[in-house]
Amino acid sequence: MNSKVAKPTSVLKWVVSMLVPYKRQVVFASLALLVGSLSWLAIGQAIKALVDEGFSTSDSSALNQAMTIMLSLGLLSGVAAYFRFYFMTWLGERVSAEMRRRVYHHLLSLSPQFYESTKTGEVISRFTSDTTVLQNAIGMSLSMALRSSVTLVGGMVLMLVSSWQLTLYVLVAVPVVLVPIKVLGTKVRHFARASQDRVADIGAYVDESLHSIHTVQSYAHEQQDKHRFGERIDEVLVAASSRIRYRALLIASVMALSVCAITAVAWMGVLQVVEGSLSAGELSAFMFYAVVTAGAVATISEVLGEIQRASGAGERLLELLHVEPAIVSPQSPLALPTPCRGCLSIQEVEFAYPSVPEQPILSRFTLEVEPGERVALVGPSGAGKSTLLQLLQRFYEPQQGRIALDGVDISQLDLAKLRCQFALVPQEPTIFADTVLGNIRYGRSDASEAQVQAAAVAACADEFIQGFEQGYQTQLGERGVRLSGGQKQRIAIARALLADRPILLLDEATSALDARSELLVQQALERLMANRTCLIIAHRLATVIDADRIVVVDKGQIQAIGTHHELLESSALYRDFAELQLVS
Ligand SMILES: Nc1ncnc2c1ncn2[C@@H]1O[C@H](COP(=O)(O)OP(=O)(O)OP(=O)(O)O)[C@@H](O)[C@H]1O
Repeated sequence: MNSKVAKPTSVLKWVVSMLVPYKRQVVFASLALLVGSLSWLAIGQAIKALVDEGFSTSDSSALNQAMTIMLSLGLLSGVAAYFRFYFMTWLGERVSAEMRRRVYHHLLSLSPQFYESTKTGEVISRFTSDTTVLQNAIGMSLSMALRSSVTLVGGMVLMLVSSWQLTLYVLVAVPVVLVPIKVLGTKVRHFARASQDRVADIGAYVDESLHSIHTVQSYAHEQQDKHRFGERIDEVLVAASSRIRYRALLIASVMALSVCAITAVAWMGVLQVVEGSLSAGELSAFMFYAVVTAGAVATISEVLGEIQRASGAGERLLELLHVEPAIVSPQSPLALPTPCRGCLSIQEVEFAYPSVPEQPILSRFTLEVEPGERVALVGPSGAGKSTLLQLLQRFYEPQQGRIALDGVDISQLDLAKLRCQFALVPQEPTIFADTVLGNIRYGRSDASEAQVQAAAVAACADEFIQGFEQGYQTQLGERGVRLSGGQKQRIAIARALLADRPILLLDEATSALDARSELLVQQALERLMANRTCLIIAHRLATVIDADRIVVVDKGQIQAIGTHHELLESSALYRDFAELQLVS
């Protein structure tokens, strides 16, 4: 989602905004709701006729007529209930689908900074459980609450028509019932939110341990995980039990108070019938309405808890939607010269990660990279090499200095356009749970199968792919569990080759491959690096020797720049690096 779109401030507004495209269905649902409730209420009038005319006059035709009307009304309210249920559930599904879509779009726009401080498992839980809670609330609880509200209002009016005096007594009883709804309802909502939070913690924990299952099992950490997970489950139960307690109290008190009120009113009604100021039919109709109205109040109080729980879930989703992406495209982005030449200019960059602002990672970093140049970055671990690659793609913003691509400040470029100029081959290649074809096509979805295969051939990957039973259609499994390290790297190289971006950002893998794999990866990389600007975090001596320039980085600063031979002379740090490489 674009950060410029105004975001709703309340859950209700948000839900309404999502219902707008489905006006027709909302009208159908409302009609069904109205017809259902009104026909149900009309049964009261039939009861009145039945008692006053059918019983007292012993007129069988009046009795039959009243019974037929009652049956027809019952049938009509049944049919209406079908349509109400159908449309409301349908709307619930649509709204939750739209909600998931909006939140997912927004999550994709958030910068890495957000994911540094948020557990992905927790976000996933918000997605699944909170949207499901809202879906049920809209599809079921809201439908019941609306029907009951219509019944409540209609019932009250008809009670008034039947006997205003008895209605007055009922009205006195109403606040007595409403007080617990108000007081306990707030409590229910509070605890509902707390229990959803705890459920999200569980999601985060499961996500982390299942994604690290190899580490969990190889350290025999299962017992500790079971124990910690058990603690989190207990926290969910504690939070849920408070919610359940208040909700049970809410339902029980409303029901008990309603029954007491009805009994008291019935008692007074019977006295009036005895006095002759009210007919038996009128009292029957009144009591019918009183019961129906009390039932409506009870239903409302019951589903109000659900609605409040949903409102808590909605708030959490809205919170997520309100997180502003730390990095956004400028309002009026500048255009890049076409074709992009791949000239990078990094001037006096100062940078510290926003989470640790007091620790400078890059300082006074200045580097010009010519189009087509191959620049190797070497330096100790933690020197800031990966950080530099992140800054180039504008995942973070330097606090000072300027980074330009083909002479245009990257902060003035559209984010997607900027990032489209880079092909990234990370140390740990990302493999998606998709086919080989889908994985290679990742950076260029319109590539033909022949183009994919050509990229795979150039990346020395075609041979092993052809060895799979289903070739390019083979599913690679989540995170590429079915591939060896070298194979993953070659798939990532094929992906970058196919994407064919002007600048290559390569973080060489440190893990050693066997000699044949190493050779294949090296050949693949040579093809990938040809004819484009390359910035390589180099761990191999071969790469640095072949580079046009080598930049030695230490503690966020450039220590030396030169060719392999120049640096062997001038930089002690580089000599250490080179010796280490030779030894290994
Ligand atoms: N997201 C982050 N938040 C805070 N600090 C970070 C973050 N990422 C990296 N750092 C810190 O920034 C420093 C530079 O990290 P960086 O990954 O750029 O180093 P590097 O030179 O690429 O190291 P390596 O060769 O080990 O990958 C390190 O001290 C690291 O702890």
